[in-house]
Amino acid sequence: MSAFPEGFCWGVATSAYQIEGSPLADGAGPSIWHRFAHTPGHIADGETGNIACNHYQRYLEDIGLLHELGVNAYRFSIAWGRVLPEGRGAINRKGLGFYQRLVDALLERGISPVITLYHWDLPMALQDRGGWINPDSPQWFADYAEVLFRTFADRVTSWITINEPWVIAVLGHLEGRHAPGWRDPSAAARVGHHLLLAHAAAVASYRTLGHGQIGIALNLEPQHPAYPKAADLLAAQRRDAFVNRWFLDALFLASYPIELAQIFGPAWPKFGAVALDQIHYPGDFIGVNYYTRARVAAAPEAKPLGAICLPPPREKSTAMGWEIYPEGLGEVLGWFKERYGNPRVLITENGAAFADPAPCAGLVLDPQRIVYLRSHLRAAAQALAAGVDLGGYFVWSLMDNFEWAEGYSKRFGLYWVDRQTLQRYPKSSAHFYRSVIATQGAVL
Ligand SMILES: OC[C@@H]1[C@@H](O)[C@H](O)[C@@H](O)c2[nH]c(CCc3ccccc3)c[n+]21
Repeated sequence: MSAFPEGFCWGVATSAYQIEGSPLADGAGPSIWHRFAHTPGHIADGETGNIACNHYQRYLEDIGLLHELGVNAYRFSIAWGRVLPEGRGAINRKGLGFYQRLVDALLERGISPVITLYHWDLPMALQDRGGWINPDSPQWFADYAEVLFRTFADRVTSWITINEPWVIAVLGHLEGRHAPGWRDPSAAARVGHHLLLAHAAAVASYRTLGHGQIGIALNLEPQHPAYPKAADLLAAQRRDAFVNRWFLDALFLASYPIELAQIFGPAWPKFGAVALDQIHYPGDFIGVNYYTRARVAAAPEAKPLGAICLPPPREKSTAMGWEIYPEGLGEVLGWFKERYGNPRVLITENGAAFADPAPCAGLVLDPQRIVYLRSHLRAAAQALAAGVDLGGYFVWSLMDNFEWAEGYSKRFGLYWVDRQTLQRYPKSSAHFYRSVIATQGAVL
């Protein structure tokens, strides 16, 4: 019996800076990740996205891999700086042309493009104007989005405005582990708000220019008390507000969790009713990027949350040190049915990095990834059967790529990429996923 309905959206996901390479080709303007990666000390092994998977040149071959998998959708992001080298103003027709060729080639293969407008690679020219802390940033984003809505209005009907505003605000502006590498709580709080305003402005623009579906993609992670202690439960609840409800409550309830003012202290702006009403904009669907859960222990000295996350046992961990916890996907999906009015949800990222072996006779054996994907797909099927309005599932990722601060050392792909030759090799998980799609999940 098929676990998923006919018409279920089966895809894989990538992002521009992680796979394209050629960051400055054909008039493209550099992004903040180009600058961040070229600044020594930020990326493992001193790697950059200069080459990545050279998808900019090899995109037709990669569409062949999508066809081989049998996906009916492909989630990818557009590099803002290719289209608008200065972030605003003049359009770079060569840059836009790459994405027009990519979209047309996908459509020819019967693969629906799902375009992420922003997957972290802000044009440096805009960062030089303050980036996302600039109150003009929502308008910059809406103007950029409008260029793409007008270009693709007739061909693309699925859009994701922003990938993971929490990671942009926290890893990019509070912890400094991601571009632009800031460590400023007040900036992080304002960036989070401006990203929500930017999302709302793009959704409003799409309502006049497009006739498809538009949403935002959030990284969501259940926060469980490490031990059955009141202090750990309170720490987990605080971290749940910080990681999950910051953006979920803003989008669906037009309110920020009260814990955020306690966590950020005086750095948390005094948002008024108007500001909160402006971010009340869930869009047509919510993208869920699910990987793992956190086991949270109280740690009063660990400011500002007073919490730490305990590492999972090695035998239950991926190469990223994240716990393999498929039950957490069902938990997260259940939030939408229980708390937020059961909106349409897409699993826009789910996957894992493992220490994959090199290819043997053209195939990479990755049994651990098959176990990971099967267990999470089963959890998705159970959520669907329980009434969650789940419309699709995207594996992160099509192929091994630039894993941000980890460089190329962490491999998430269904296809293994030889870092010397850039040759793509299928992993056994690619064949597994192909069989899942072909049987609508009956093989699970
Ligand atoms: O880390 C795997 C993927 C990234 O390659 C994607 O670009 C990004 O959308 C994405 N988000 C998450 C979960 C949140 C997270 C992001 C970065 C680092 C650690 C956790 C995992 N991933």
